[in-house]
Amino acid sequence: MGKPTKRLNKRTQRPVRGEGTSAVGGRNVSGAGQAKVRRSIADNKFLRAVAILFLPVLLGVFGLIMYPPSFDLSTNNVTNTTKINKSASKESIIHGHGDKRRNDRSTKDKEKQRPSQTTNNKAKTSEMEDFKPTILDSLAIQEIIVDENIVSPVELTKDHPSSPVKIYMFEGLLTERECAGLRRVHQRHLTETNAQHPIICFDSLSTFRRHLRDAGIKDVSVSTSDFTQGTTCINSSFSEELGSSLTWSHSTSFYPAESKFSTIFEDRVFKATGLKQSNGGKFQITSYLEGIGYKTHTDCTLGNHDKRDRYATILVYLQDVEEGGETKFPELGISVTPRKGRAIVWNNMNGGGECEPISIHEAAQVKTGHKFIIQRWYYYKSFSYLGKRAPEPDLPARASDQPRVSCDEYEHGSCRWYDEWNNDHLTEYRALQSGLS
Ligand SMILES: O=C(O)CCC(=O)C(=O)O
Ligand SMILES: [Fe+2]
Repeated sequence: MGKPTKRLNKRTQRPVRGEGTSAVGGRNVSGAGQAKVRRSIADNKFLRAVAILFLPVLLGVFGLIMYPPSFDLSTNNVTNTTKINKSASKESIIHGHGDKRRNDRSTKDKEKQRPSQTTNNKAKTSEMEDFKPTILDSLAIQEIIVDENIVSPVELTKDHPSSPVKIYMFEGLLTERECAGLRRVHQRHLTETNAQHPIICFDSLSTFRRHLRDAGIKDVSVSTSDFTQGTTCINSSFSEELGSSLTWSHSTSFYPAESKFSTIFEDRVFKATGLKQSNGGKFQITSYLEGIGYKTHTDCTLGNHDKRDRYATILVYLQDVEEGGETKFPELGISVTPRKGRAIVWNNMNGGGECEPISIHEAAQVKTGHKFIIQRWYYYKSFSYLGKRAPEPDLPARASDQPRVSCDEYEHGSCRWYDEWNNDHLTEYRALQSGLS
């Protein structure tokens, strides 16, 4: 499986950090003329300044500078969503990086954007002040009708009456047509975004090293200086080299109100489970090719005191899988086989808002076939920017629409490709999250 080490050894001849492994991505740095290097250092300073300006964002006010999305609500099912997606201008694309302003990294254009951001900030400040968070502390599971069919819940945790985590299954929560539409939207978006290699991020140096070792890359020593400054990501050229040695699942996202299907889906989920629409985040479609699974994990953060965490998860399989790909809850001895339209819903947190370790689960490796799921997470306590597309961090510097791969929690390790960027890879953000600063 090993990547030819020769190419990677070549990588170690890059200029040292501060000269070559800058936040500018490394693509043109080594071998480029001095002017280019000077420009990259200047860009580096500029990006650091931008990162400092973004600190308030990391302090939890990124809802304040949200761009108002220009949504098209003229669709009423997934098939139509697909149509809209095709005809949408790049500025109002449903699925993915809808707002191209975020991807424009020209300083001149950034200057131009400032006045409108200020206006937005004011509007968002009043939104924050008026905001009334809602609490979700239980599931209210019910039979519903979908496309004239009765869809009845089955409790999978019946043998665990004292379990604080309950898992329910619904056969046919999404119709065949809806599943096909979602698969199509995901595939097309993937094809578009996958045209560029992703930038790879690891949650720590040890995760990075262990992934290299697992990929059969033994004679390359890496250190924190291999991360683009201020981030846990390696630069674009190193990512490209490493990309062929790693494997991952693929996730694309869309946000509430970005298509009429999101309203149909969240209303249906509300009727079936009692999970309030306003407590839901983005909708995430994930696909797994053969040999790919996903680490054991909890959807909420264990030991977290912030109640703005994922109270419950709904997961719907969009296609049958020939073999493998089950969702497994090892603590409860439950394994669910992917079946088109089948949904499972469970609470990750208890009624008091604590993350329950018994909710740990994993996606077993797909042995034969191709697995597709859609998931939505519902939060214990809602917050004003929940379910809204956040502005993307400017670090690491990257091409417009360049995807990312996150490899984290090595102990249960697996990597996942994303079509959008959040702040998880920023070192300041991580420090704040873990209370280190
Ligand atoms: O694919 C699955 O079965 C589970 C995925 C999952 O748990 C997740 O993405 O959080
Ligand atoms: Fe999960």
